[in-house]
Amino acid sequence: MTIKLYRVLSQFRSTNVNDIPHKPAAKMSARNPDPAKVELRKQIADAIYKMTTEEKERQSKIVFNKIINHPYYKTANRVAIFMSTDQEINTAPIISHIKSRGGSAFVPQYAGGIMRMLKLEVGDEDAMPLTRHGIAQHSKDQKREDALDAGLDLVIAPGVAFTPDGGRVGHGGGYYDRYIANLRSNPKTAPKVVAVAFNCQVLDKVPMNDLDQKLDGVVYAGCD
Ligand SMILES: Nc1nc2c(c(=O)[nH]1)N(C=O)[C@@H](CNc1ccc(C(=O)N[C@@H](CCC(=O)O)C(=O)O)cc1)CN2
Ligand SMILES: Nc1ncnc2c1ncn2[C@@H]1O[C@H](COP(=O)(O)OP(=O)(O)OP(=O)(O)O)[C@@H](O)[C@H]1O
Repeated sequence: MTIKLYRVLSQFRSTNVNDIPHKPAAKMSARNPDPAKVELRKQIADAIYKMTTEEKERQSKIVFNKIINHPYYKTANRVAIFMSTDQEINTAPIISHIKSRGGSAFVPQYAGGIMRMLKLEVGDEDAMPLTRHGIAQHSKDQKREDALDAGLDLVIAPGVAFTPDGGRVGHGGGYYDRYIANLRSNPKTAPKVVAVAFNCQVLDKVPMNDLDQKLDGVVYAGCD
């Protein structure tokens, strides 16, 4: 009844836009993603798809050298990294480097919106099941040290698109944003966070909202 009356009366209202009841902007969520991020993810996926295996390996080697010489890495003992897919910088040499110098490498185990970082023990990489996104991770019943038990010194993060000053768009799960936000909730123990990227993933500008965590650095091959 009230609604019908509103509809009748509203026909006689002026058409000034300020009179139109304001509908709040749709809240972004995993089910209702930012269209600009969706489009950007498609563009970057396409650009990476077009790269040859040799070019991916070339850039991955440069990134490896930059990481192992990076000041954040040199002082880090407990490092969160990720098990890369063929569409990402190859992290295997970085993982080997962390372990061979006596550090601990932790990798994501994600499911249902929650991500943990679990320690890679000797041989783990060769026997990890793949998720439905083709990412190797520890199975649910593997008991491994959680990175948060004694904290992290450095997070080396994946993502889709970045800006040189630390802007980041990921795959849309919000996993890293939540993980980093949690680490940063205690500024005294918060680790540095850097991403590794192919050149085509680094742009002048990327869409960011207030939940998106800015990174402390983005390591990519660049022009050299
Ligand atoms: N190698 C690697 N490991 C990683 C990540 C990564 O980016 N790279 N992640 C970085 O965060 C986490 C997994 N990220 C995910 C991000 C989004 C969805 C997701 O919601 N996928 C949708 C389909 C999206 C699409 O196809 O475009 C789905 O399953 O419905 C799943 C995992 C943890 N491990
Ligand atoms: N700190 C947070 N707390 C709660 N929800 C969050 C947080 N950060 C991001 N989200 C939610 O996660 C979802 C996906 O966010 P977004 O598209 O920015 O993910 P992404 O950074 O691209 O993905 P990922 O970090 O997994 O690579 C959105 O619904 C967003 O609101």
